[in-house]
Amino acid sequence: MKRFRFLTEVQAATIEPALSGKDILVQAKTGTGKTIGFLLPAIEKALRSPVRPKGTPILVLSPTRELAQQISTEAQTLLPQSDLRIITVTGGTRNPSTDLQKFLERDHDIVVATPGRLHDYFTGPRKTEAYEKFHGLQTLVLDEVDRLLDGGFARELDGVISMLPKTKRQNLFFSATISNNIKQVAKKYNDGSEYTFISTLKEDEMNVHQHVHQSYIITPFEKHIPTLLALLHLDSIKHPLPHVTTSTPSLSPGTTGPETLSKVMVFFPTARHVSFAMEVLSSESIKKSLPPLLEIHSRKSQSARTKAAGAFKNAKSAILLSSDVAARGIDFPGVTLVIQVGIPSSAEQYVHRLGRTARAGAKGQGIIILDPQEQPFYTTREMQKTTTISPYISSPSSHEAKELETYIQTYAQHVQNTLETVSANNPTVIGSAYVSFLGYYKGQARMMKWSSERLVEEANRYAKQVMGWTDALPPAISPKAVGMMGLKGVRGLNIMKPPRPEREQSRGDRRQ
Ligand SMILES: Nc1ncnc2c1ncn2[C@@H]1O[C@H](COP(=O)(O)OP(=O)(O)OP(=O)(O)O)[C@@H](O)[C@H]1O
Repeated sequence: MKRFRFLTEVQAATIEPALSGKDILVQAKTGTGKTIGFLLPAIEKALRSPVRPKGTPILVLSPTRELAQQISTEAQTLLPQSDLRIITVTGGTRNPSTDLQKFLERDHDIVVATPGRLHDYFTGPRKTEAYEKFHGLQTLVLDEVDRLLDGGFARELDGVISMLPKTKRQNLFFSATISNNIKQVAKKYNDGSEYTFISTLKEDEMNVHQHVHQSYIITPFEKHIPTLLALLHLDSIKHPLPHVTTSTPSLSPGTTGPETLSKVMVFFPTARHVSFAMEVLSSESIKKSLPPLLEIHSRKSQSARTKAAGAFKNAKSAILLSSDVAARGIDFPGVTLVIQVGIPSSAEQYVHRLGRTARAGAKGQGIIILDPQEQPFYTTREMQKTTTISPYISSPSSHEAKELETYIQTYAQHVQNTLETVSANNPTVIGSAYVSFLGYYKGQARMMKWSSERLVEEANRYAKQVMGWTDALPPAISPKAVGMMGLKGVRGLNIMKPPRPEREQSRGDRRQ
């Protein structure tokens, strides 16, 4: 391999056991080359077969479309001279029936898929042809295995794996975060047998890199966006292009945009939070002081997602606002900083998000911005086990603290002005983010010690103070959403009245 001189630690630890045919469950830190750790032995094994296996010898499953695409690309680069054929099978494409036709009409050596789309093939009108393609399956890879096994994918994953041939295949399961529970659950896909567990983490070692400087800022929700902006601006000053001498930083047009190597990923709890933040950050007065802005989340079309991921990958400097679709596995080079706004869904998700920086031995920084009520998150046992995290500001009287506060205040004014425009021109973005807040924090209510009433109060306050909602009533929410969140009968919600269908109305009238 021309690209790399040495195996990484996880590659060195896994290639031999994988080649010897063991079923392995592997844990190694983010950005340490796990992809090649499973691709190389799987491909080697397929190539070593005396007769070319019939059908597809290698199936790789990944939780997201972007990660599936990235794994396919990595496999392609490993095989420049080979005639092995790779196909990526994911949702979000324009023409699913043409995709299915392409999938069925030729043999492929490596199929990299998201469970949902492969499950569609396995249950659709051409299901028999679809699963017969895997009759010669030798190796099943689950990348981000804990995410695939955590429940959200259960139906599709079970559906896919149960249709794979019952003959012995080799399982290679990988992630940066593998709990004891996942070790147990994973046995289900190995005929109930144990795996050879390989971890490159020393006992009691945190699974975040030592060379990532991690810190937190505790500040009320309403200051989250101004604080984020101040941090983005400071990071762009901290990473000047080599030939640029830093002048006094200001928020005037073009100050930082083209002249920095700052590359930041910002994670929000939900896709709707990302849309709202994008709306605010892309206002004229704010965006001119920042590197180019991009957004990626599940509410965007697949072509927009692919375009944003490609642009961020190639950018020297940019800001990518993201939901958890880009939290795992994605290998963007040169990310200088990861900012997490609000609590992530779990300590594991914190680790994966943070792992978008400091990859392949590079340096990086991570900052999490939390409301005081979210503080219990980093004192949870899982977080204590995972990471060491210190306050961003060590002393309130320090120069750094004063500099940060100055930027926060300047941006707070810009944000205030922008919110007025957003709430006048695009109230739906606020309404949707409000409903997402309710849904997301309902799931976190126990940790936050919020009753349902308190959750609604907090969401209503969030709509007003964070998103600039000006109406007396909070944003309207559908009765269906209220029911799904288990908030029926909770005071403080503005529940939409379903329109009365005309026929119903006239029948009712007749009854009177
Ligand atoms: N042997 C190697 N030497 C140097 N760099 C490598 C080596 N193997 C892989 N890399 C590079 O390291 C980076 C991270 O690799 P990869 O994406 O496989 O990490 P990962 O462990 O799967 O991370 P994550 O847990 O976030 O999914 C990639 O850019 C990859 O090309």
